[in-house]
Amino acid sequence: MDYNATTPLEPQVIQAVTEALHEAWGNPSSTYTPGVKAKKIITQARENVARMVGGKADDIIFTSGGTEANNLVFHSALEAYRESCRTAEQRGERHRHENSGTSAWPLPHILVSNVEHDSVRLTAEHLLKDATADVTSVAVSKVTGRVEVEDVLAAVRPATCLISIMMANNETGVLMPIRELCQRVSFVNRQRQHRILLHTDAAQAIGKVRVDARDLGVDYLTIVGHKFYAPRVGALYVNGPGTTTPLYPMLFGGGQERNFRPGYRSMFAVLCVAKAIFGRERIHFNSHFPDSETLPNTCNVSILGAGLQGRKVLSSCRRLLASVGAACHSHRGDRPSHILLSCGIPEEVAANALRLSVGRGTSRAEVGLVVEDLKNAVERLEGLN
Ligand SMILES: O=C(O)CC[SeH]
Repeated sequence: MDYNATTPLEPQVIQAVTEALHEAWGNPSSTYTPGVKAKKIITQARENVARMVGGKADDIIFTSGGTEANNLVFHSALEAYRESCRTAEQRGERHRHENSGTSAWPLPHILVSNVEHDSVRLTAEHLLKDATADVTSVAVSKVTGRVEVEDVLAAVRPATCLISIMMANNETGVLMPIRELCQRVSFVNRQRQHRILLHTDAAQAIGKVRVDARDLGVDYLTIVGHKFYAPRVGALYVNGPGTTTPLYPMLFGGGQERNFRPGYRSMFAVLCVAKAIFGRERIHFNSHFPDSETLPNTCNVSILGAGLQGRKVLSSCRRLLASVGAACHSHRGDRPSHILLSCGIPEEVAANALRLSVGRGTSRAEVGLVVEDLKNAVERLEGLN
């Protein structure tokens, strides 16, 4: 029950990949049969992904994964800012400082939230440390667990070139107000010299809620296959790559993926049963924020009590395989998730957090088994059996 970390490959996906390895091993650029078959498969996959996110096939760039897609966005936004400065200087709008030769332009500025995936957070931190860009990390509201549009807009500067906010958080499942943000920034862009590019990492949202890049109004949208039963490949939706939206290549990769739409509304219903089993005062739902929407498959919950740290409870379970938070933070030991702390969850509650994320095949009976497993694990840890 850790589908936000990764998902098993759908049998049809394994079959499609196996057939391609047997029949379409050629280089897609080759004109003989295996190459032609390979090119046909990649073309179909690109059309499927485009349909999945409401774009056109030409808008889809395959990458090695979400991390490469996110880095490609940051690289392209910085290159676009520099190009914008060069163009302005050529038009005589601004001049380099004669004596120092440095550009008269400020460093490019990037806005992210303080709960982003590490491939966004650490990329931004590197650019800041490397003095390549200025970065503002906008804190999510401790009331909603969501980054608020007004807070993002308040942080915009003349040199802001990119706003990158994830569509849904991988630990809390909280959905961010991407569509409203894009609408507001589109008005801001009308009065600006440097266009603010808009990116959302939709890795956790695809396959769980509707994702329509054009309806959202983003310039870039990150897609990660292994979150919806596909292999570990990624893709980047770019609204008109190289024409409407800047895209400056770093590296290119290709892959295959399928569209799945899990959805398991009754996760909360069954865990409310858990609340009854444990007693209402023993369970804290860390993803329950008033007025915020969350992914339908994700539940971040803490079983309150001393000695019930998330890892300890999971290791005491006999069936449940889950996580206490993002897989890429598993090295953090028992330190509470910075994502939950950023959302205002008290430290002693965050320390006991369990992240449960169901998949399209998870049954109600399995969720019931998990509840029983958790109950028995807690009783063992409390010396009750
Ligand atoms: O949230 C997860 O576990 C996957 C991203 Se590290």
